[in-house]
Amino acid sequence: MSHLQQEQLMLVRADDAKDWFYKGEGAANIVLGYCGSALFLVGKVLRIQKVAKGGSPSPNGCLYLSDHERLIWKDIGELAEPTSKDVAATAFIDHVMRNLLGSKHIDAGILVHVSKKFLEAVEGNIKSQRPPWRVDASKIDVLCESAFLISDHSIIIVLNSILHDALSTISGTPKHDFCIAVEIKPKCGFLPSSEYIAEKNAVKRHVTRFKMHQFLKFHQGEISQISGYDPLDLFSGLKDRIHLAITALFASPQNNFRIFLNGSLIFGGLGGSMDNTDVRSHKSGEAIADLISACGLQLGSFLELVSEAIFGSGILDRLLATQQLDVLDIEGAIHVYYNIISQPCVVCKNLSDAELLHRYSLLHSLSLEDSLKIVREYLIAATAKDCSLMISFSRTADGRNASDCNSVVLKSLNQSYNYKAYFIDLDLKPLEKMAYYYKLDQKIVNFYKMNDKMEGKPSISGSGGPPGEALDASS
Ligand SMILES: O=P(O)(O)O[C@@H]1[C@@H](OP(=O)(O)O)[C@H](OP(=O)(O)O)[C@H](O)[C@H](OP(=O)(O)O)[C@H]1OP(=O)(O)O
Ligand SMILES: Nc1ncnc2c1ncn2[C@@H]1O[C@H](COP(=O)(O)OP(=O)(O)OP(=O)(O)O)[C@@H](O)[C@H]1O
Ligand SMILES: [Zn+2]
Repeated sequence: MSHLQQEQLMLVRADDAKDWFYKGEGAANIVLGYCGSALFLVGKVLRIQKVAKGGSPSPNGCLYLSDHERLIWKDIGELAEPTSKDVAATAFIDHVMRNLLGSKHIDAGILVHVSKKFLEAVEGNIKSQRPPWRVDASKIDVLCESAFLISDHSIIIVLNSILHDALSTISGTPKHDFCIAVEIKPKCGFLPSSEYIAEKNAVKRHVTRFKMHQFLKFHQGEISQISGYDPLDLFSGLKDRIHLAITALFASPQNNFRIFLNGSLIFGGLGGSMDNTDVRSHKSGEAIADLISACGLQLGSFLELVSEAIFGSGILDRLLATQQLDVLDIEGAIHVYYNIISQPCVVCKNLSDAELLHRYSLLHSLSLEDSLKIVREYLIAATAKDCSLMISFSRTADGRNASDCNSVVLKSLNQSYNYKAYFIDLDLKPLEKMAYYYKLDQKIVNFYKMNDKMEGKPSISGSGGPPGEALDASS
């Protein structure tokens, strides 16, 4: 039996760590791919929680939901129970996000037990591959006793890959000659229209949060250029605009776009938005085109294929509807949050505008049930605004479709491809983040307004020029 025992789903020995390689990370988790020989782990990734450096690791596994959070999620089975955050995370995906986004595109994974020894060995093995700024900020939470085992959505496995070759000769199982996948973090795909947005922030009704945030990120040195990607294009439901969005994402991938070839990252940054720190994001367009053409696809055709799959699947329609559960915008939801935590509203406390105060007083007079519903839906929408979509494509060698895949035809080549689409990173957002959301929102909009007045805007990616001076950190 392997060092990981299937019946107990435990990764305990330090020696088990060598079978796992660094695949990527976000702000909260590190994801490892499997390169060992246990059949039931082939094609899986392990998603391990991180802890901020200097922050206290979680004693005895992951923490519990707060009392207020349990109140918010009281109707959702295990979410209301005083179980660990891991159990809550699975319940949130299974009972909330699955219904909203569709079972076919959701994979909550399973919880496996991981030992401190195993996690410490992993930490040592992967350190040199992590982006340095992520290493400075966070490390694996070695006291967290569980991790998620999830299918690797950057590959398509028809059958267990080890059995696959053997079986395909015997039974004619479709065999894939390559697998190419994209990961897209679409961010918020609509413009808010809430009556609770203050008049001074009216710009939020016609400029996307993504675009405004780009200006702040650029100013803070988090990105090296302003992206030309417009989430409204991606979510438009129109083929040409979707294609425009995919092209813009390719031109400026940041943490919004990645390409994997047979499970390996070939384009886009590892580990997040600091796009200027990772050599992979600087691989030339030509090198990527060469890698992709080894699969018989020109780069342009590949981007067309991705657009076609997004358009044909309609998968973003459900994501958009889920994001739109944020009806009041944070400028409305923040007041309701203070109703729930039964504390004086910090926003109203600092307001002198009588008309606005009156408007917000209506929110403060809502019942607890109504307040809970509003904040619950705000948090669900926050997850939908931050998740990513992975779409993996393959062409079967004998031209047949794998039964569990959808198919898309690339008209320009008259070629059909199998694809699977999955949402990843459907984490439940902590309630205590509401105050931070409000602050960040105001920071983003204030910064954008300030620079709008100064007229000189940084250049958009692909327009050729260097970043503009108006947003230089010293300005
Ligand atoms: O607030 P945003 O829009 O900047 O989103 C955060 C993301 O930043 P982004 O702008 O996508 O680069 C941020 O991504 P990066 O760390 O920048 O890759 C996280 O996804 C963060 O979520 P969490 O703290 O891990 O739960 C995200 O926080 P949430 O707002 O989704 O809670
Ligand atoms: N099921 C999966 N299959 C393949 N790759 C995955 C999978 N889950 C995550 N990854 C890779 O690992 C990276 C980090 O994972 P994830 O987005 O879940 O981390 P996170 O810390 O929760 O992110 P965020 O910063 O958005 O909170 C992803 O960007 C993706 O490249
Ligand atoms: Zn208030």
